[in-house]
Amino acid sequence: MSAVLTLNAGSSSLKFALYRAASEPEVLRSGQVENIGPVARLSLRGGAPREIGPADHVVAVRAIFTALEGALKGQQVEGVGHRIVHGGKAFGAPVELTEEVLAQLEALIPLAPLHQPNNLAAVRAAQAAFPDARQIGCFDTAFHRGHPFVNDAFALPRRFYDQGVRRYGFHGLSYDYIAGVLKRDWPELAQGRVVICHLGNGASMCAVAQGRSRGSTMGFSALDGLPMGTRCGQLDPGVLLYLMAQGMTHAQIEHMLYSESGLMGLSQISNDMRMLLQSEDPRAAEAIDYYVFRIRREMGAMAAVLNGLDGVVFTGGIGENAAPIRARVVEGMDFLGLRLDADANAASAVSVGAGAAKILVIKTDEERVIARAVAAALAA
Ligand SMILES: Nc1ncnc2c1ncn2[C@@H]1O[C@H](COP(=O)(O)OP(=O)(O)O)[C@@H](O)[C@H]1O
Ligand SMILES: CC(=O)OP(=O)(O)O
Ligand SMILES: [Mg+2]
Repeated sequence: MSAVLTLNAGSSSLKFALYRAASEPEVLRSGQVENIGPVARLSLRGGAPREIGPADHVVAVRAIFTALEGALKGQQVEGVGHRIVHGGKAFGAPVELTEEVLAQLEALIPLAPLHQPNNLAAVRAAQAAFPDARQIGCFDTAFHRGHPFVNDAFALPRRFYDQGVRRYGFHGLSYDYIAGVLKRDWPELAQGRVVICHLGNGASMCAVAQGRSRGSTMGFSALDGLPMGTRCGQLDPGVLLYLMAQGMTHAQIEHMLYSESGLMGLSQISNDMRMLLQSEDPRAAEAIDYYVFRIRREMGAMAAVLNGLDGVVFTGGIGENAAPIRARVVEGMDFLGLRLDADANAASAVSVGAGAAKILVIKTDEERVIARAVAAALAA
């Protein structure tokens, strides 16, 4: 049987899925290693998580391959699909990961230090484990290709734009998946103006019109826009100048912005929204207030980019599961046609709106977008 494996290496997790190859691939087995670090946990879908001890992304991939041994019996893995966070200027569509391409992607590591090295480590591990399979890269940045200049540019001297210092936008595999669900299940809305809120450990929002990205809160790196689990989100560049003048090194600033900021930085308790929602510490409440405030602010900006709003979609771990956050984000947004059906929201129904604009909760599936791309490459 011809099979496709997908690997989605995030900042602290590695999601995987094994599919029977077909134009609409069928899942055979899926799961994830989460909490990558001193006490990583592996779980297969439908099973309980089990600790696998200290693990970086390479150890995590090996644990996944071991866990899949049974499921792989009788399967011929013909293609492995990888989430690659940064495709830079060069890559706007899935690509075969040749040595030349991998060298180009390695050069982008400084632009996504929390993701790109893990993505590429997964590629190397998959090449070793499945030497006969084709390795296909799918980019988070690809969905945002085709933004108008004003959305891509920073107002810096022109040469930087030409060098690739641009607003790329990320979480494109997730937005691509959601756009596909809208096209299938909400065709009228898919033709309209939608803001998709991808609220996971990383978080961004995307303004979509007629299925195409017109703007995103994330920019050049995965730091910009919304505050995240441990990342700062939008920041005045003057703050960086100040920190440099104080003598902080590049490495110290990078670590602080990527790993010590966001919900973790503001609360000093956790990067996990579940913990913050349960906490009675006023700093947890303030971190949540800030998180909600920034999403609301960007909602207005995205609606302006789209000249109005026909719907909002919540997705990602927080967007899919945290009903109180969804409620606070749309509270008082009647002026955008957003009104919540409180019962539907509490039940995390798919459609939770009661106003002129739709409010939907849709579980994302980045792996499926990758698997479709691999199946298409195999069929071509
Ligand atoms: N029931 C819940 N309530 C609030 N937050 C949740 C809930 N379930 C998951 N989350 C949040 O979702 C985050 C993970 O989102 P996910 O999209 O899986 O992350 P990743 O960016 O690693 O793919 C967790 O950090 C947690 O804060
Ligand atoms: C780009 C990004 O932030 O990804 P993740 O949400 O997986 O950390
Ligand atoms: Mg993610």
